[in-house]
Amino acid sequence: KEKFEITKEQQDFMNVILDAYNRHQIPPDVAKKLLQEQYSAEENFLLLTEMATSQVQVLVEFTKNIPGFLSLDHEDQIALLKGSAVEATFLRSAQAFSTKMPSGHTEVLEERIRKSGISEEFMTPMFNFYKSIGELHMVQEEQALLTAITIMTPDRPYVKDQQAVERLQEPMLDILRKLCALHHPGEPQYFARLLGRLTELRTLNHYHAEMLTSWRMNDYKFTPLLCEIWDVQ
Ligand SMILES: O=C(NC1CCCCC1)[C@H]([C@@H]1CCCCO1)n1c(-c2ccc(Cl)cc2)nc2cc(F)c(Cl)cc21
Repeated sequence: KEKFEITKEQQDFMNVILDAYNRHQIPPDVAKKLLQEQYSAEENFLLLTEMATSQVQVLVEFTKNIPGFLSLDHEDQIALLKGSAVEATFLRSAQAFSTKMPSGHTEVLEERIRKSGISEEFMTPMFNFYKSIGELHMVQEEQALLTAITIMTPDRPYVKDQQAVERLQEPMLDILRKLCALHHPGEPQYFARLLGRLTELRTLNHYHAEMLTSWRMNDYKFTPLLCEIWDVQ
């Protein structure tokens, strides 16, 4: 078998992941809301916490559809979700930012986010990541698989059976490698660049709690789910 040829079972696996990714759509289009009007720091914070909370719920539903996830140790299932929720939020935000928009809209969106209440120091790493994701022009299958691979990361804190997680992540990496060769034939290093984004994504993990608690306003209200997932309050 050609090492880049996608097998029938890999195609079926991909369809399950893509269907789940599309079925569990993200919360209502936050980009549209941000483009409509300028919100105060308080309103932006509320918007983010609402979006992030419903995105976590969406993420759980998506994850349950990843073949093999539900047969993992239950505590490991929680550890994987908790360990990847922030990265999944930034990945989704990056995808929202990279969506093709009428000319000038992305600039307005960037401006609104820059003025949303986030401290200045986090803008550079955040937008560097968003732009590096945008430059990749990922197809939907790659986005869905990259999210699933991020969730199925064996070395998250508190994961007991890392080998079991590796056995689920490896087949997805193999499909992704083949998809990259298929959709980006002229770029043999594309797959490596895609995986490099996951490393950049982990660095955003370090900032997220501080990004929230340094939001330019006084009283922070987090949903109980976000307190659990985002290590805040
Ligand atoms: O709501 C957001 N992201 C959701 C999260 C769930 C999935 C869908 C996207 C936030 C917005 C930012 C302005 C103020 C309101 O929140 N956001 C963030 C962001 C995320 C984490 C932190 Cl701590 C700070 C900012 N980056 C974004 C990039 C974008 F293109 C767009 Cl549209 C929105 C984006």
